[in-house]
Amino acid sequence: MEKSIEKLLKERNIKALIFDLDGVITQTARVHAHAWKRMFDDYLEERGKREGKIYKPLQIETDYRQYVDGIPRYDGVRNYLASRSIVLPEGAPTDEPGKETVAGLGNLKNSYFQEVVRQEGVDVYQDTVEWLKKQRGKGLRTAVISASKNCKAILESAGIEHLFEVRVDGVVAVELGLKGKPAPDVFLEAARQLQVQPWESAIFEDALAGVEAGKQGGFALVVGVDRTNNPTELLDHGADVVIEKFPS
Ligand SMILES: O=P(O)(O)OC[C@H]1O[C@@H](O)[C@H](O)[C@@H](O)[C@@H]1O
Repeated sequence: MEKSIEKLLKERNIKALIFDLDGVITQTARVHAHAWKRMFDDYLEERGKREGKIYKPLQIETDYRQYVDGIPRYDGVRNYLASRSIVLPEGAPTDEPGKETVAGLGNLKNSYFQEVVRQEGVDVYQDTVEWLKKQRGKGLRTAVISASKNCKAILESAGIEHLFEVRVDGVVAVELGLKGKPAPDVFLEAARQLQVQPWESAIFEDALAGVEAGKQGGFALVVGVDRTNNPTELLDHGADVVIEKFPS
């Protein structure tokens, strides 16, 4: 596998590597997934009682991957509720966590996510970090992208922010008015800031919306990073190649 990825980088004249954060660099994808599940399941149970209905709990392998993973916070709330035929008022980012608005529910999920990160800290994927350092040593440029507004804090907590020349995250996306994945905007902005073209850049993504974005953006190489043993879905959504871990 090592040969094939590094061979592809050479063959395609890759100058820059653009990494997604959660699930590719840090082991925070499952912290996000469980925080989302806790929030949605509680909300839909309570709402179901009010309506005399039963809503199916969120399935991480299907619902979460399709509607929420890799997508900006409030888009994730809206998408998943729409799949259950629920439309809520948007509210405002300052809404109290738990208020029955898109923002209120998103903020509640965020408080669950941050609580776990505070208690347990952030684990990195050592395979990613070691491989990335090796590539930097060879002169490749590196950027990190994320839908998450917690990206900077997560990188700092893991002590790895210095490994990336450029960061385009959920906060930067709002400042610059960039669309969230599956639109390719955050990847294109990272390439622009690195002063490389998409066709000279490889992207590394674990989310379906992320590989779709890479494909749409015309990147030279879209690598799906499969931490959950589901390579087919990543290939179907636009990954050129799928790896389970980075080569040592
Ligand atoms: O709510 P945040 O931290 O800004 O993150 C937005 C999204 O960021 C993505 O990286 C996660 O896959 C999603 O689960 C999350 O919802």
